[in-house]
Formats: sequence, structure tokens, C-alpha cells
Amino acid sequence: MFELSQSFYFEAAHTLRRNVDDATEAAGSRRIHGHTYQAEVTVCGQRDPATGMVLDLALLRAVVARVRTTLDHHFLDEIEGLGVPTLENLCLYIHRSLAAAVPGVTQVSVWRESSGDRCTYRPDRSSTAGGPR
Ligand SMILES: Nc1nc2c(c(=O)[nH]1)N=C([C@H](O)[C@H](O)COP(=O)(O)OP(=O)(O)OP(=O)(O)O)CN2
Ligand SMILES: [Zn+2]
Repeated sequence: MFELSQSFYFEAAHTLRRNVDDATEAAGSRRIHGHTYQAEVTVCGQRDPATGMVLDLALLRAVVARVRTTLDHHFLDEIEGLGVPTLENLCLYIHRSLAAAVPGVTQVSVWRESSGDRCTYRPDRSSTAGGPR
């Protein structure tokens, strides 16, 4: 098996309701604020001997660019289908947005370097079956 990955970043604003004891922190998250998010998507599959590739990285890059456009410089609270704008839901949203065009996406990670926070989503194996050979 091979793993191909593509990374990207986007800048976006959101609000978040949190159950934390620190009232200042909770209030800060409730206000509109922004983050620089990093993301990485991974496709797993076998190499096609004819092309020498699992998947042409240009295809993955193009699909990732389309998803990035829906997030970069957007207010995440307003993005349809995202739900509460957490790292977890961003992983799910990116995975869902990619899955139709790119089979075999086995992992999506979203993180913020500034805080060290990171979330990784690995879909059930059954939903990634039929990916690149
Ligand atoms: N399980 C999760 N917990 C939290 C998430 C999340 O997506 N999943 N997100 C947040 C917030 O986005 C919050 O705004 C982050 O706040 P905080 O940790 O206080 O960090 P900063 O505002 O300093 O963030 P920077 O990345 O440094 O800008 C909280 N919890
Ligand atoms: Zn935040």
C-alpha cells in the first residue's frame, strides 16, 4: 500500500460555545475570532503499474483546491453542512467534500500550529474501499 498526502492551509473566522470553567476563555471563543488552520488529506492505495501512480497528485491537488475555496476567508458558522465549527467537524466536512471525487481518502487532519491543537479523522474502512488500486 502507498499513502499520498496533500497539505493546505486556510484562514477562517468562527464562534464557538464551550463548556469551560474559564469565563474569559469561554467569552473569547463566543466572540467572532479567526484562526489559521492547517489541513492534510491522505489517500491510500496500490500503484497502477502502467502509470506508476496511486493517483495523479495533480488531481488530488485540484480537488483539494476546490474544498479550500469553500473554507478560506469564510465565516465557518455559515458554511452549509459543516455544523458546529470545530476541528472535528472540519475534518468531516473536508472528507465528505473530497470523497465523491477522490476515492480512498483514509485520513483527514486539521490543526492549528499556534495552539498545537490537532484532530485526525479516519473513516471506517468500508467507506474507503474501492479507492485507487
Ligand atoms: N475538541 C475541540 N476543542 C476545541 C476546539 C475544537 O475545534 N475541538 N476549538 C476550540 C476553539 O477554536 C478555540 O477558539 C481555541 O481556543 P484556545 O484553545 O483558547 O486557543 P486560541 O484562541 O489561543 O487559539 P489560537 O489557535 O492560538 O488562535 C477550543 N476547543
Ligand atoms: Zn476558535
